[in-house]
Amino acid sequence: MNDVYLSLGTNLGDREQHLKAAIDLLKQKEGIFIKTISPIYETAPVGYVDQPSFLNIVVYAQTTMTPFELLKACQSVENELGRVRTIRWGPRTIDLDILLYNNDNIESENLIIPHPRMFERAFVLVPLMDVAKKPFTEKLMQAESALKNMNLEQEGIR
Ligand SMILES: Nc1nc2nc(S)n(CCO)c2c(=O)[nH]1
Repeated sequence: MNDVYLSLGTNLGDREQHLKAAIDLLKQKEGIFIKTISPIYETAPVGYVDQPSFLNIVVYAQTTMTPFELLKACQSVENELGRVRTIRWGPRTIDLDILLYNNDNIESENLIIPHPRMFERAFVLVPLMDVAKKPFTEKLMQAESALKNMNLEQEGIR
């Protein structure tokens, strides 16, 4: 079994209903076992600020899926809930991001884990603290050093 943390966000339509529907769709996926769901946080938009406020949660789950299978499962939940990618950072019915997958570092064209922007996002870190299986600081330090190593490798320093 693999420990994973997912960030969910929505700022269009019936936002609470979108979160509930996304959780239900994840539960229906074979090989995903939802363990803990954070409280719902209402958050000001980060990045593209001219849009409605978001509802954000973080989910701790266990999975038999590979990271890429999990990415596909998250993308299928987004599509099933009618996610239309109009403005890149614009409003969306639902957004699912993979934050952490065990203590793995993954760096590919369409998947980077730990999520590269998670450390600058309070709307991720605060609900992550609510559900992180290990003491949050330990989990955060592990993920942050992994990201630093990846960046060092990227810059050819190592
Ligand atoms: N508060 C907040 N701001 C955001 N900006 C983007 S893009 N997103 C989508 C997640 O990448 C969010 C979000 O979920 N919450």
